[in-house]
Amino acid sequence: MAKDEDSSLKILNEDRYGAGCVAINEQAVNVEAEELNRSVDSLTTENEISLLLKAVSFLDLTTLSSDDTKANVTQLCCKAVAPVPKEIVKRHGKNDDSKLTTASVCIYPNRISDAKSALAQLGSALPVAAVAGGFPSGQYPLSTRVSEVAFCVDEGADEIDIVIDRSLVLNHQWEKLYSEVLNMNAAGKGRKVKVILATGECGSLENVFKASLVSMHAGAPFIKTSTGKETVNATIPVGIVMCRAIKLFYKTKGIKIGFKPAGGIRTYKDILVWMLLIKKELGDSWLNPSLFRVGASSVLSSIVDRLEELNSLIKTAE
Ligand SMILES: O=C[C@H](O)COP(=O)(O)O
Repeated sequence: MAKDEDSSLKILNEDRYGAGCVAINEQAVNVEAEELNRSVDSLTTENEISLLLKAVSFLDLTTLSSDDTKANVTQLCCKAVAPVPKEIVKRHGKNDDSKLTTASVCIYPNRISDAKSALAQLGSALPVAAVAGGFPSGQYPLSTRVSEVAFCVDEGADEIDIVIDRSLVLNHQWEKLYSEVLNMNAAGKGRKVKVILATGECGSLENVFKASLVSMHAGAPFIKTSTGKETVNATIPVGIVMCRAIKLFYKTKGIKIGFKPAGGIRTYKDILVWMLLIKKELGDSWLNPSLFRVGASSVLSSIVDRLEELNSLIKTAE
């Protein structure tokens, strides 16, 4: 988004990261969020089924509980490789849906080897994503956060979701944030690093916009809303603002950065709204697991229940 292009978000005075002073019209952002919420209700049954099957392929199926064990991580992996009943995929899926899986499994660093061995036993090459960088608070020395990222690489993680230190955002220490993200990203040695802003703790939409830009300039290939542990997690207004930052970065740098809303996404409707938001703000090319993920621990059952409901509606009508 360029200067003055959009009334909901204006870059007033660009600096090194393109966001020296940002004004966000919160009311306009909230109106857009409400419109997106409403637009889900006008989907046709066929459209909804096709979007829900696609939604599954965007999921970073997550367990991040302090009592996680090999057993429940193995269960998670089994769900991730066969997330939707075969009958539904066969009936409504496209050819490329025949091997429908989630995008990844997302777990704590100590569970990486459990996930890798469960997936190997299932004959699946599904990526394993681990959280790191002092997840969820980021309140640890940079050296320990960086070595946590390195540990995930050594354990074989394919993707690493790192948190930022929110105090840097709240105190507007953008150079320090840039340098910390740069360091943690470098420790990821080319793995897909998703930078979690924990937007519910960033203080304002302006801060979210700036933290997004700083993270992208520091090399983050993906930015993510939340850990799932904040009081306020992924919200649509925050998603709009982060997508605007991604759009601006693409326009100025020509690089497509991925986006991952996560935390509190529980129902099939929630995920549909997120997909419509991506389509509207970033376009169809972003509706691809290489550029869009949804982090969720419990939305899959709601998606499957809804697919079953729509499937039986269609059967009854035939
Ligand atoms: O990164 C993923 C989140 O931790 C999942 O949050 P959730 O348990 O609210 O779905």
